[in-house]
Parts: sequence; structure tokens; C-alpha cells
Amino acid sequence: MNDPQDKVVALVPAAGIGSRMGSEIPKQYLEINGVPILNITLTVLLTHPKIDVVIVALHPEDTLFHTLSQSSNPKLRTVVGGGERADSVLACLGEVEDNVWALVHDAARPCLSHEDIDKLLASRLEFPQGAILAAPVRDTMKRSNTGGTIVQTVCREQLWHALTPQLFLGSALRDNLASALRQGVTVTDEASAMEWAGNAPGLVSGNVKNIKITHPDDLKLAKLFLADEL
Ligand SMILES: Nc1ccn([C@@H]2O[C@H](COP(=O)(O)OP(=O)(O)OP(=O)(O)O)[C@@H](O)[C@H]2O)c(=O)n1
Ligand SMILES: C[C@](O)(CO)[C@H](O)COP(=O)(O)O
Repeated sequence: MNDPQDKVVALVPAAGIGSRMGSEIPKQYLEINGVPILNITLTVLLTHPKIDVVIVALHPEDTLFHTLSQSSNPKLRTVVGGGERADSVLACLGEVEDNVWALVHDAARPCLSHEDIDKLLASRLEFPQGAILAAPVRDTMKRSNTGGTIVQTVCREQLWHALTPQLFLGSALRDNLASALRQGVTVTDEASAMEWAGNAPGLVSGNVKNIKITHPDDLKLAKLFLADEL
């Protein structure tokens, strides 16, 4: 297919330091069953037939990326990330041609499946402004005050956990993300920048196994989720 809108570029923010993990090395380089998390994530993306290129944002002082078996993959490119996740995503977007779909996925989410990537890509017909993988909230949700007591029970109807990948046309995401950051908007995911600009991204129900490895306990969970695939 020669239509640029059929092309998909995966963007992987991998320039974090993993402070909440408290590990000696950035969490994306911690291993699950002997394989660094970032390598697991990159393998999922690099082996998907619809993904033409994978662009990874690395910390300027990253010394471990070159040790990954996938680091020499010809479909892979790297850029230097920024101070926040959104800055790293914007750095990746600088490498994306206009009218190409950008599929942004956290390095720290190695349990992503090709089935979920397929679901998100197929949603472009239903959600031309873009869409994200998400998981409906199952628990009753509480909001606390700074003293740790409940101040509100948040209605859980139509409440979702935003996951990644998040899929948007690269030029629109780049322009809206750059504008939002210039305006000082807090951007913790790509959809929030698109929403800020007046778009209504779609929600595509994704597998709850697609966790973001953030705290030490998440490593054990991810190992269980990946056990039948590693
Ligand atoms: N300046 C940053 C910060 C984060 N990330 C990436 O964004 C993803 C999600 O961010 P998060 O889970 O918060 O990772 P860290 O920022 O490393 O974790 P922490 O907040 O605990 O320091 C991760 O793959 C991380 O590497 C990035 O590319 N650039
Ligand atoms: C993008 C994200 O994974 C969606 O839930 C999340 O917002 C990343 O947050 P973090 O604090 O940068 O990990």
C-alpha cells in the first residue's frame, strides 16, 4: 500500500529513569526471564507486520541500549528523549512524516499483544481522530484528601484506565502536543493533548495484562503475564 495513511510508525518513549521502581538501573533495562524489558517491548512492535519503523527516545546518558539484541534491527531508529515523557514523544514525532499514523507505546509496557495492536489499528475507521487502548475501571473509585481520608466516591460508569499504544496521525499529534506543552498544559498521555486541542479520541478496550511496570511488584505480575510467551 502506497497511501501514507496506511503507514504506521511506532514511537517508544524509553528515556525515563524509573524513580518509582527504585532500581540501580532504569527500569526499562530490568530483565524478565533474562530479557530486558525494553527488548521485549521492541520485539512486540518490530515483529508486527503493519509497523514499518520503530523510533525509540533514549535518555541522553543511556549506556545500555546498545546491549539489546534489537538495537541493531534495521527498522529501528533512536532519538534523544526529553525531561518528561511528553517531551520524549515530541522528540520521536520530529522523525515522523506527515500523514503517517503514530502508534505511541510505553517502553515499560512489555505485555502488549499483536491482537491489541490489531484492534487499535482497526479502530481508525470508527475513530478517524485517533484512539487509545484502555481498560474499564472495575473497582469502586475513591478520591482522597491530602490527609488520606475519602472525600468522594468517583462514579465508575464510563471511567477507564488509559493504556498504550495510543494512535494518532503524526502531524496532528505533533502540532497539538507541541502547542499544549508551550501553553504549560500537563500532558501525561497523547490523548490529553489531542483532547486539549478539541478532539475526541476513541477508547478501544485492551487486555488488562498490558500493565505499565512502575513499582517492584509489577515485575512479578508482568513475569506471570509473559510466562506463556517468553
Ligand atoms: N522523560 C521521560 C520520562 C519517561 N519516559 C518513558 O515514558 C514511559 C512511561 O513513563 P513512566 O512509567 O513514568 O517511566 P519513568 O518516568 O521512568 O518512571 P518514574 O516516573 O517512576 O521515574 C516509560 O517507558 C519511560 O521510559 C520517557 O521516555 N521520557
Ligand atoms: C501514558 C500512560 O501510560 C497512560 O496511562 C501514563 O499516563 C504514563 O504515565 P507516567 O507517569 O509517565 O508513567
